[in-house]
This record gives sequence, C-alpha cells and structure tokens, in this order.
Amino acid sequence: MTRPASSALRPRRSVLYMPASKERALEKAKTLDVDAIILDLEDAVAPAAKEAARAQAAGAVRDGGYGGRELVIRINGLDTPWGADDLTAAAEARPHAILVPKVSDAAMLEDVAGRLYTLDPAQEVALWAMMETPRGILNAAAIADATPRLTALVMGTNDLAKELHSRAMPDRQAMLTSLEMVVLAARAAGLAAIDGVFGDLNDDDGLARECAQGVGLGFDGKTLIHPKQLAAANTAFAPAADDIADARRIIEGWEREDGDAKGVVTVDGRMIEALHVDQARRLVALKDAIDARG
Ligand SMILES: CC(C)(COP(=O)(O)OP(=O)(O)OC[C@H]1O[C@@H](n2cnc3c(N)ncnc32)[C@H](O)[C@@H]1OP(=O)(O)O)[C@@H](O)C(=O)NCCC(=O)NCCSC(=O)C[C@H](O)C(=O)O
Ligand SMILES: [Mg+2]
Repeated sequence: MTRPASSALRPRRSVLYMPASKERALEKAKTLDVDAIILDLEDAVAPAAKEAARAQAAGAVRDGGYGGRELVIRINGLDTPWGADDLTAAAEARPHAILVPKVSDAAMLEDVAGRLYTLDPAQEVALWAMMETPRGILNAAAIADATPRLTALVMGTNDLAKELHSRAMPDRQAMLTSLEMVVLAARAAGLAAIDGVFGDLNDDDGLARECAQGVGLGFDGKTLIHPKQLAAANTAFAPAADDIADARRIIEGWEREDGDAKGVVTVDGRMIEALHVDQARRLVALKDAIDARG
C-alpha cells in the first residue's frame, strides 16, 4: 500500500490550530502565510459546540478557498461521544489529513485506519497522530509503523506535560526525551515530525528560541495557536539563504567532478559523499516547495 499523495515533501514550517467553532478564524486562515491549518474539533471546542464545529469544519474543507495550504481536521477520540461522527464527517469532507488525538498505541491508529477504509477506500485522506501521552511516547516507533495512511507525528506538549506531572523548565528539559523519541520514530518511518505549541502569546523571544530548538532537534515545523506566531516559525524552519547557496555548490561540485562515478570528491576543500548530496538536494527541494506554495 502506498502513502496518500499529501505525504510528498511539502513545507510544514507553520501548522496553525484554530477551533472549528470560530467562523472568523476559519475565514481569516485563507489569507494567512501558513503551510498547514488544523481545524480543531477536540480540546479547543466546548462540548456544547462540538456538533456545530464539526459541521463548520466539514463545510470549510468542502467549500475550499485555502489555496496551497494543507487542511487537517483534528477529531475527538473514538472513545468520546463525538469521535465516530467526527471521523465520518471529516472523511466525507476529504481534507488532506485527519489528526487523531492522544494516540497511545498502534492498535488505536489501526482502528481509525480500518474505519476510514470504508469511508475513503481510495486512500486520499492521510492520518496524522498526536503524540501526547506517556504510553504514546513509549510506543512511538510502533505507532509510526501502524498504517501507511500515517504521514505525520505531532507533539502535544500540553497534554504530555499534564500526564507526566512535569513542570516548565528552561529549554524544555522535561520534554527533551519525548521530543527526541518522536523525531526518531518519525524519521525511521519516513514521516513528518511537527513540534508542539508555544503558549505565551506575548513572549516573542521565547517563541523564537523554541522554534530554533525545534529546528535543531530535527522537527519539520511547529504547531501554533495564533497568527502572530506564523512569521517566527516560517523563518526558523525554512532553509536559510546561505544554506541553500551552499547546497547548490555541493550539488554542482558533485556533478562537475562526476561524484556518482568516484564516490567521494572535494568541493571548496570539503569532502563530499553521496549522503551530503542527498542532504543538499532535500534542502533545495524543500526551498522549491516553499516557493511553489506562494
Ligand atoms: C488564543 C486565542 C483564544 C486568542 O484569541 P483572540 O483573543 O480572539 O485573538 P485576537 O483577538 O488576537 O485575534 C486577532 C485576529 O486573529 C484571528 N485569530 C486568532 N487566533 C486565530 C487562529 N488560531 N487561527 C486563525 N485566526 C486566528 C482572530 O479571529 C482575529 O481576526 P480578526 O477578527 O480578523 O482581526 C485564539 O488565538 C485561539 O483560539 N487559538 C487557537 C486555540 C486552539 O486551537 N487550541 C487548541 C490547540 S492547542 C493543543 O491542543 C495542543 C496539543 O493538543 C497539546 O496537548 O499540547
Ligand atoms: Mg492535546
């Protein structure tokens, strides 16, 4: 089985949550410089508003108008009164992906994938998994391999901190093991890895530091909660101009020196092997994908 088309390399620098109950936010998202949008039916929506939010999320996806932005609906868990109907409505609306909350083991995701198969046998809709429970983190590798529908793992650092009984610490020290395990699992299975949210809307320096840390850990992008956070993530997770120029020099040097035949060459005095060329090509492809999104 192949992965859904939305698993192709695409920018996920900025992934913005919005409560699907907020019509104004859904409309505003059409104008924002954002790579992906999560229409939330779960924790940001009060129980009394769940059904209206579900209808509004499905309607927004069906009506479109979001251009090249990736559209994701976060459903409620299948163990809640809303989860099964959310899954049906989301699958029928055909977003790029459905985000499953609080995934604790592979069986949970297999269950969702099994139900989704009857709703979307052509497998157009991908699955994303929230990594936000201690069991989920411990099972990260098995979750990442649970179904070919899965294309991204998303950190849920708020729920995880709650479950761990951990405290906010400098540089997210209490989260580091979990963050690294999720990046490891995602990379081993060829999935995207998206970092958790930064909750303080007035701390621009803190957001920039946390984005830089996410880049360093290997994440593809960051989940966000407000439009004012977009620029920081778009900048931090995009390849820098110097890195792109360097990548192009590596690719050109490799081709000029016939690296495929030699196995190893030097470019500007540096040893270059095929792995460096792969890295360089990935960076250039990401930059092209960002430019193509417009
Ligand atoms: C945090 C907010 C509740 C703040 O709302 P508000 O005070 O209304 O913001 P502003 O007045 O500053 O809004 C200015 C304009 O921007 C639009 N807006 C605001 N937020 C969003 C958004 N997220 N997406 C799109 N547009 C947004 C407003 O409509 C205003 O527009 P205009 O009228 O044209 O000027 C609010 O930002 C918010 O609800 N954020 C999202 C909260 C959310 O979705 N939370 C759930 C995900 S977090 C989570 O669960 C993580 C994970 O599971 C874990 O465990 O860690
Ligand atoms: Mg959560």
